[in-house]
Amino acid sequence: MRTSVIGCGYLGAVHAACTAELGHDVIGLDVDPDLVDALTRGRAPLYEPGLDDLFRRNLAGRRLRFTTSYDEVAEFADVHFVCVGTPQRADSNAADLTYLDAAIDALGPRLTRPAVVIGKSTVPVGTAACAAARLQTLAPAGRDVELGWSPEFLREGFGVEDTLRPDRIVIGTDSPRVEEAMREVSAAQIEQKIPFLVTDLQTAELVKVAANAFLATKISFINAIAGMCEQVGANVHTAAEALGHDQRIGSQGLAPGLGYGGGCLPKDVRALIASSSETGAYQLAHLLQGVESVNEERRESVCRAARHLCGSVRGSRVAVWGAAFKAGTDDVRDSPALDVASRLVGEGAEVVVYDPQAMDNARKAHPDLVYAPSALDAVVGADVLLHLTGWPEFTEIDPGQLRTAIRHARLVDARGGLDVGAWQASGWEVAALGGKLTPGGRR
Ligand SMILES: NC(=O)C1=CN([C@@H]2O[C@H](COP(=O)(O)OP(=O)(O)OC[C@H]3O[C@@H](n4cnc5c(N)ncnc54)[C@H](O)[C@@H]3O)[C@@H](O)[C@H]2O)C=CC1
Ligand SMILES: O=C(O)[C@H]1O[C@H](OP(=O)(O)OP(=O)(O)OC[C@H]2O[C@@H](n3ccc(=O)[nH]c3=O)[C@H](O)[C@@H]2O)[C@H](O)[C@@H](O)[C@@H]1O
Repeated sequence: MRTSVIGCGYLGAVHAACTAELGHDVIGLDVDPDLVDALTRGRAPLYEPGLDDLFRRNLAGRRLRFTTSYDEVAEFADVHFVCVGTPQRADSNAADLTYLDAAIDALGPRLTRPAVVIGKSTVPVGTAACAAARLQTLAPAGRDVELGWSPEFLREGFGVEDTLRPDRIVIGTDSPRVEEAMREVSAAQIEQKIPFLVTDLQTAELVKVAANAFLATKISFINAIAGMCEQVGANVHTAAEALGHDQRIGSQGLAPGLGYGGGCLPKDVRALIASSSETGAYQLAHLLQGVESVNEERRESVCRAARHLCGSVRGSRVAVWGAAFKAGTDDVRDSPALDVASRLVGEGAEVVVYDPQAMDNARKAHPDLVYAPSALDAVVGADVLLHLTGWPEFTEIDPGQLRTAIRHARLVDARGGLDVGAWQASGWEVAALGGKLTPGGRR
């Protein structure tokens, strides 16, 4: 099939490469010429395991190319996937739909022949119906241009795997033509018996925001339990493991610590709070306000732990391990690690950050922080070390060797991946979020 992908950021770049890998002809479009240039040269400007290989293969096989021209895209493709950003608005918690509106306004007037447009961006319920009406008004082909919505559920760091083998595919449409086009694009996945659900537009939009809200709720739930563990001397890691064995609960999304960040969960929870309040679904808004407030409290509790260990952080040197919003990505959007780092700078600390993949993005987003070239360099002369993103390389570092570099051997483990018993045995004073350390140091 001849498809286009409009908006080639974290979602669109992966979607374009994977759609080509599935055997379709793909043209990716972005308004950012530098991005298009990099993509054309096969350089995905994001860290996503497996993506470079897909780019190399499909660019060379000529199934994949990139452009900034809407004319080219409209002429080439029969199915257009819209993957532009829907960030939080600057003036409220609601989703900013200006990029989506701009994409529809640019594509619509160029659709002179029948086409299917499928939205993939995450949007508030009701957005797709408005976009469909607008598209038909703008398009010279009129009612021969139809729009459906197929929300995306991929996780950064697992983008390729999640796109090629998703847990499910959802398409919101009441048009047999849109459903057929989606079935054709997804033929390889349907053959693998991946569930393919057809629903109306509103339900498709809602499934996506509900999924992200549920994931956020699960994380805040275990973090609220962590807060309880801290009060009563219980151990949240053992509690989470025991809870996770219950198949109705499941072990994923129960890692306690610093809470959720990233380009999606935080803004999608806030947007759902805004739209549920607006539509009168007050119980949902109330529930999610609790989820958000627990998440916010986790960031503050890391700052409190640092203050507690140092007396005060003013004038202290703080080493931060991690800048990405989670391990496995270079994405620093709404990164809990950088948020904590900034809060401590605001309190008068000098903060030195190291991350294995996200240094360039972190420097751009937070030029106020100091950056070190390695995990070891970050701790030299520091008064406390904060472990804020759970990269595997941090678990492999010998705490005994680090002790000789740091000024005061103090650790806040906010991600729970370190063997804090070994750190204590090496003479470190440790504050671990979410419960007591047993005398042997085992959590
Ligand atoms: N990042 C992720 O893992 C996932 C993201 N999503 C959703 O996908 C959407 C996109 O998210 P990301 O890729 O993370 O955002 P992003 O910010 O990385 O990428 C958006 C891209 O759209 C481009 N763009 C903006 N206006 C445009 C226009 N008028 N025409 C063409 N291109 C335009 C931008 O230049 C940018 O490259 C959001 O709604 C997000 O919630 C959904 C699932 C996963
Ligand atoms: O809409 C989106 O963009 C995507 O948002 C999330 O994916 P992602 O943001 O890549 O990351 P997650 O792996 O869900 O992690 C989100 C945040 O929660 C934190 N987290 C995750 C799991 C956990 O157990 N504990 C925890 O604190 C992570 O460190 C991270 O900061 C969803 O998992 C995807 O299904 C969805 O498509």
